[in-house]
Amino acid sequence: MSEATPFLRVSHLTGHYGETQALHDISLEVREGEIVCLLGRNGAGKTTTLRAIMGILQKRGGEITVKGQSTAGLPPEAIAQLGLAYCPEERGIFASLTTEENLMLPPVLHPGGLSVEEIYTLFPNLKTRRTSPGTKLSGGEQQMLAIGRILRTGAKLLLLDECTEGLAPVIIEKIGQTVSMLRSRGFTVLMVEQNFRFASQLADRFYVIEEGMVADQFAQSDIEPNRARIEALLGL
Ligand SMILES: Nc1ncnc2c1ncn2[C@@H]1O[C@H](COP(=O)(O)OP(=O)(O)OP(=O)(O)O)[C@@H](O)[C@H]1O
Repeated sequence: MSEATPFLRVSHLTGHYGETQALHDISLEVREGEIVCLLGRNGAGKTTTLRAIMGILQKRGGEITVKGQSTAGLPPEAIAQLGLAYCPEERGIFASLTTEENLMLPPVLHPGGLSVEEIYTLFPNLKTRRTSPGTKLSGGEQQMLAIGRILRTGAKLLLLDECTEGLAPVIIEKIGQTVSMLRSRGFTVLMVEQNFRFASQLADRFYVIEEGMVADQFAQSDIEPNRARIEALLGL
């Protein structure tokens, strides 16, 4: 991958649920080592964009490349093989499995993922709860498990969907520290966030999605001089 080739490039992405078009024209880039955030109101198309990148959205058009390689026609497993992992908004914790069984569920696809012990060091609560069934975990513990689980796989580009939703401020802070640590360990992150306060301190660059299109983009350094305009755009 040359310096100029981004880890992920999305060009004129379109996406449908049946006959309904949810994505009209999404173009964005994520460079290696960046934290990039998708912002926008409910229903704007942020989750659908992540689903399209991961190959879960059946009907998609435009072009998506990972390290220069097109993902057209690839199933989600093949896209995961390119080094991507997706942490969905609903977290996907299996109630009937223990914490540790949930953690071990996704296959390790690449070297360089975190070991179970490293994940437990990062999230000591998960170690304490290693034999508890998924149902017994708090919302914060479930979110940590959902993030920890994808760190094992060796994926280097993490797609995080609303990982702070419904969580207490102290847990949100912990997740922020985790995302910063991931950057320092060489991970790349594309996240969807409704919590602009949280995201504005963390991400390098932002795309605002509106009605399935990119309505605006800005860097972290652009926020202060343009705060009023950005907050109006996000309906804050
Ligand atoms: N499974 C589905 N079937 C049909 N339409 C859907 C489905 N999922 C989402 N949509 C529609 O697609 C559009 C984009 O939804 P999406 O979930 O991507 O928005 P979002 O920006 O992530 O919002 P939110 O913050 O509410 O998750 C919305 O109009 C939504 O109603």
